Amino acid sequence: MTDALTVRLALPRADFILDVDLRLPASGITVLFGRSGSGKTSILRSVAGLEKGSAARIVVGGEVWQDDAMGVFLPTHRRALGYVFQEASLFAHLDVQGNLDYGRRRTRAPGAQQRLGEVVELLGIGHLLGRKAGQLSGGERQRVAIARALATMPRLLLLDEPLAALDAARRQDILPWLEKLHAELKLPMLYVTHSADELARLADHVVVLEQGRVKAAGPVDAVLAAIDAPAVVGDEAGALVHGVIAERSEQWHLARVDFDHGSFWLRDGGLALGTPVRLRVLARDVSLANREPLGTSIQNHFACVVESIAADTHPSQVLVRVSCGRTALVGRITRRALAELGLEAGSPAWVQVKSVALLS
Ligand SMILES: Nc1ncnc2c1ncn2[C@@H]1O[C@H](COP(=O)(O)OP(=O)(O)OP(=O)(O)O)[C@@H](O)[C@H]1O
Repeated sequence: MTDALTVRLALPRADFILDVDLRLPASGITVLFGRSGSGKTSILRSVAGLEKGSAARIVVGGEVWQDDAMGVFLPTHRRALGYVFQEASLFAHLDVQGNLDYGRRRTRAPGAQQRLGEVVELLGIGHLLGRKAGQLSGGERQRVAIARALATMPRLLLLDEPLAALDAARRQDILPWLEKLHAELKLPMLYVTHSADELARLADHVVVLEQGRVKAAGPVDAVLAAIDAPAVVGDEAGALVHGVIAERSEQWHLARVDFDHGSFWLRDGGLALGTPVRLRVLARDVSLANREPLGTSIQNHFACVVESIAADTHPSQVLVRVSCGRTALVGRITRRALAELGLEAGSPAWVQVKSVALLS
């Protein structure tokens, strides 16, 4: 991975010292994930130059924004960043075009006008340009806020829980726009959330924070399939599978998604053949068998190998990580089932997947 971003920080907080040393990818979305109060927003604010008193080194695309040891500190307005907050702070007296122009005027970079046109298109807000900011829905406001941030031609986009102020339905409306942004922009983004759903849908890379420390970091699939120090616990624990739509059955209204070790059949959502997709396979929907399951209604099953076993949140249960080719899946089963099946690290196992969510 080409590092685009170095974020090294030691920042005293009320109850701990936020102490991180991150090297993050040059493109895609890095999700900062963790409980409330773990230090996520403080990291974004530090990257933006809004926190005093840190011992920090912040480097973006080879440009040193801050190096306290060397006495370097670029003020916020000289850092080429876009910042999107939970609540879009648009100017109520201006229409959408006026708000976007305000963002564009913040930069002297050539091509800003053209970029503005592109982001209006990308975020689907062309029909809103004449509308006053006060007449937008919550989801529309956030799309405008993101477009305004992008209009400044940033080298880095910071998003602090951009969906948290929206209700569940609006969140589902705006997620596809974020996915589109993700697919079409090379720009690195730091995205703060504590939603496992947003993490699974949007992240390429994840940093899990706990009490100001990095608990885990790495590519999203690896972090979600790590069972020793799981980033997501309980009902939302599970792995991600990357695949491609390979067949659609009109007769059964099902689509086949091929991944490196086989295929899943799932509800056909209308995606075209060849579309790359992410599947979220929750641990509670994965069961294990020591021989090929036959005569079952669960049609998605694969021959895999047990990689590791770890304690789950309740003593009656364990999480089992299996490798199916290069893809890792995680299943939750009882300790009793584990003993009766005689499964241990290295055992062959049949994995049955009861339900899969198609994320994009
Ligand atoms: N200016 C400050 N000085 C000292 N401590 C602070 C300051 N601002 C925040 N804190 C504390 O630092 C900790 C981390 O806060 P931060 O807002 O970074 O966490 P977070 O993970 O973003 O939380 P949330 O998800 O609730 O937004 C919290 O305990 C918070 O109370």
